[in-house]
Amino acid sequence: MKCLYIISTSLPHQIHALTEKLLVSAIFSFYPLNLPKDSAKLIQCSLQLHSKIHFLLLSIYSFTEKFQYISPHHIHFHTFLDTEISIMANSASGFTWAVDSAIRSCGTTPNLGASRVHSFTSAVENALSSINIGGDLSASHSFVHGFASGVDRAISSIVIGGDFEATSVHGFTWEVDNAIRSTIGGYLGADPVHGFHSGVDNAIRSTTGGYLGADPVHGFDSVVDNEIHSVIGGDLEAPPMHGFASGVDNVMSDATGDKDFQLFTLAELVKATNNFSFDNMIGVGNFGGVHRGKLVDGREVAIKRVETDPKMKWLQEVGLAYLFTFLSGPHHEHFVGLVGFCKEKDERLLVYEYMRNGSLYDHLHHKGSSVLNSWRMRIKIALDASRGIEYLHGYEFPHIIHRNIKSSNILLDATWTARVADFGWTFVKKTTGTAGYVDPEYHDLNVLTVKSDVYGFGIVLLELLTGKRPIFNHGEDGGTLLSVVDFAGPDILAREWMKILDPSVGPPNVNEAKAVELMAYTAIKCVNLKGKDRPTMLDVVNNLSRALAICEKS
Ligand SMILES: Nc1ncnc2c1ncn2[C@@H]1O[C@H](COP(=O)(O)OP(=O)(O)OP(=O)(O)O)[C@@H](O)[C@H]1O
Repeated sequence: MKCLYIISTSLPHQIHALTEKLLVSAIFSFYPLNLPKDSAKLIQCSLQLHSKIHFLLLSIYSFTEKFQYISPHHIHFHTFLDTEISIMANSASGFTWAVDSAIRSCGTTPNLGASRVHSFTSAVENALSSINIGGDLSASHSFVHGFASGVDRAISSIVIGGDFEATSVHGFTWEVDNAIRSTIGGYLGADPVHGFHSGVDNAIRSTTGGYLGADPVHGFDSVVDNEIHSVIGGDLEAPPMHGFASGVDNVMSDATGDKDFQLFTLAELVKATNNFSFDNMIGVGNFGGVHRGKLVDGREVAIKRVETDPKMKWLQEVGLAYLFTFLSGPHHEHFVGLVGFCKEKDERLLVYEYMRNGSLYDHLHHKGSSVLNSWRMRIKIALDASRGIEYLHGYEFPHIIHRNIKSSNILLDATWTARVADFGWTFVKKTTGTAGYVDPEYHDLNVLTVKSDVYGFGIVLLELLTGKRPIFNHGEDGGTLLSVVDFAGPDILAREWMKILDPSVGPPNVNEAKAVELMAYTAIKCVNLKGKDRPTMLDVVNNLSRALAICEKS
């Protein structure tokens, strides 16, 4: 069975053995294939000559039917001959490829720009030439980065000695690693370039969630580039990285051209909020204050001021760009829309549609609003909000994870329609979520999925049902802290859910009771400890729309 090709040529017959060993080793370190332990025996390399191509054509064949790639991603590499070659890619090579594709799609040359990596490659090339492998290693080829890493490992693993001057690439990696660590912390696994790539990939994923695709990677490279610039100086010759910055600018100027989306000056927003006066303050979140403002055209807006943190600056910029790209996209009726943005000096302000009726949290736990004293209204609010979250999850691949679903991020507009707010803020400042809403699986394993949002939403449903905060003081002396899951879960599971209902709404009538029961079961499924046992957001939307329909029969 044909498995993997790499391209090679003109290899002197007498060094086939060494070359084979070197390349197979390189391939294995470059593509950790999850092969069975003894599979190395099953693989043979056959070198194929090609007069025009100088680099690596190696066909690897497996002579067993058992040998299958376990391939999360298939990537098509186009060689110089436009031969399409399918190669299994792990996250590291996927990352490289994503960067490469992103760069190429910008219409630049296939030069990835990191001069030190290139110089490392040339060092390897020289070294290989000096041991008579000869040939041109085609350092400009698209997967040279990955190859450099693979060769580096292969060389170390077969201890052929010699100094391949890998320090430049390692040094480069370390610089990046240190720069990132000083900003977001954590160990990025800098040693091999390979590890670094997945380290970076994981770091970004833990911040943005989901599969990265090329754009955020691209953006990330840009900030890494800037960071390195500021740390080690010099020009890293990474044109696409700079290109990203203009990409952000383009998004912003495109948005400016759209009358629904504006770039504001600071002076305009100062005026709109009466100089950000205390009287105009409508809330304070973890990331800064929110002010109500009135624009010159009379529109009411909510203005969020990002507290800039020099250490987080680059992460914030990427986060804002990401948030911006999404929010300047199609508007959704269950999302709080972005009206505009202000970027002046160190000031970053986001201008949102004003949600006249404030947050669900305030109504449930502070104001005791009479509007919410109806089961139909509570189910309707839950349904609206679930539709907003479902829209995010189903948006496109990669799915977008909100990461901070909670009742204070569900806002109510003038018609009491619920809208999800605050998407994207977790990109702007790294947060571990809000106590009481954090998915236990994410907390324990640091694995974030769309099901983490489902968990957070389950807590919101329990708040709607019980009127209790996610964590509250319980007991006669009021001294014991209890989670709403522990409070409501046992009774819901014992079909005694009537016991836990918020008394301020009043007992449900027959149809309302059926609807509330469906909502209670949905809630308890959402807060299952394991993400795989939780429903999808689409299931939740379906259940809640059935519940509302049942309720409306009343
Ligand atoms: N667009 C808006 N319209 C009206 N009020 C808003 C708007 N955005 C935010 N608020 C009010 O400001 C409060 C604080 O919002 P913010 O999003 O900063 O913090 P949070 O949701 O409480 O916490 P976090 O910072 O973790 O998201 C909200 O609870 C809400 O009352």
